[in-house]
Amino acid sequence: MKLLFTNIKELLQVREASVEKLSGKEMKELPTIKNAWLLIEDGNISDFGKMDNLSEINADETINAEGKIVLPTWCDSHTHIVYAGNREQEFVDRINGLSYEEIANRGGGILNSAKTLQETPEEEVYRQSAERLEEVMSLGTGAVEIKSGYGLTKEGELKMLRVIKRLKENYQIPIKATFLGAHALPKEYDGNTSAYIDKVINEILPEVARQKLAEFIDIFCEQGYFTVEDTNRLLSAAKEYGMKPKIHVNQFHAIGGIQAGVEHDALSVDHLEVMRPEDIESLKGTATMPVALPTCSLYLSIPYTPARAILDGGLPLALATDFNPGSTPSGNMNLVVSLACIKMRMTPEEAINAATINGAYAMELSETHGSISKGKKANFILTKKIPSYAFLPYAFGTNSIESVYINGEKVK
Ligand SMILES: N=CN[C@@H](CCC(=O)O)C(=O)O
Ligand SMILES: [Zn+2]
Repeated sequence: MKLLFTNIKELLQVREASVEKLSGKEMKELPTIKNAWLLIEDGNISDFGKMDNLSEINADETINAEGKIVLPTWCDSHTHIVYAGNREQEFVDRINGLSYEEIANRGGGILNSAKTLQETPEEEVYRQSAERLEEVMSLGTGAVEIKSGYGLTKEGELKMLRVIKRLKENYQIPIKATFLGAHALPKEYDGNTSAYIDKVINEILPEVARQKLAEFIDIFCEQGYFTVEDTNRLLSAAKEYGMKPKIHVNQFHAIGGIQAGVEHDALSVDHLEVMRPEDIESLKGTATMPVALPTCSLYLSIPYTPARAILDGGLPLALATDFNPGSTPSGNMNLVVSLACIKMRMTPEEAINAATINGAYAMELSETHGSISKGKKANFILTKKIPSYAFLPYAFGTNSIESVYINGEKVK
């Protein structure tokens, strides 16, 4: 099956397939071809070029993309899309003056979602999660990471991971699963965090590994949740099973989680709303991708990740949604890209790089996704007629997407 797009106003993120991530100044460049064509063959990007150089191609279907832009689909490397129910009452509580922390201390927050998850039949968790996945695909997401972490018991965590597995089987987009058993401390372990970590390490993790249910390991390394010592123990144990860390760090306090992540060769360290100069220093010269979650900052009214200090320090940066019921009930990567420009002073080029190729890197997917490169998967967005690519983050809240293609097939 050959699908040809012609007269594309601008084809974005055109790179050699060997580019796996971008750092510092490199992120200011977004290579494009104006007035371009793009050929898709059997689900892959087969060729592209300028319209002036288009020779006769015998395509099964030709689409005239005049006035429209084509770019790779968003690569959302941090989500909690699998959950049950919602927490809109906590949203109202926060409007009325309670903080996220106060809500959590009263047994709300993650424990609230864990209770709902445990009480909801697996089939229903799957149904709700599939609905969210379809929604984010229609918003241009073409690769996604999904965490467990609302089970907090062996049964609950395995249930979540089985739902992720089923999503992988039933949807064409690549999905990476992360085991986040150490997301919050169940009530019955109050005052005994290390006993819960023992359970995660000795009872849950081996079963997750045995059933091959997760590629990555995560922990919420944060004051009031899990310590750096807990983090070191869990990441060391997960390494034995070949599970790379992608960890929640520096959301509310800087307690040394970044350093622990770097020591354990974390694929990514995520959140980073609170960053000390030494945190930025410790990421230099490492393969760890910093990941910012601006819609979480918006929703919780907490600081935005200091993107300028990170990028001007020569580091890479990826952008993701953090889609979850408590701190970010939105999986809209378009809004993430807009907020990165508006609130974090990233240029449109930096934000698009962060949401595509660097997001792919943070899921170990940059060999196949994240750029318009020959041989990569044909996962791309076709916009409506728009004046320029800067219009995408500029017109925040406007849906500029006309169609979304996954493996060369139109899903929206
Ligand atoms: N910070 C930890 N975990 C999620 C929030 C989970 C929740 O509130 O349900 C996050 O990444 O923001
Ligand atoms: Zn998260």
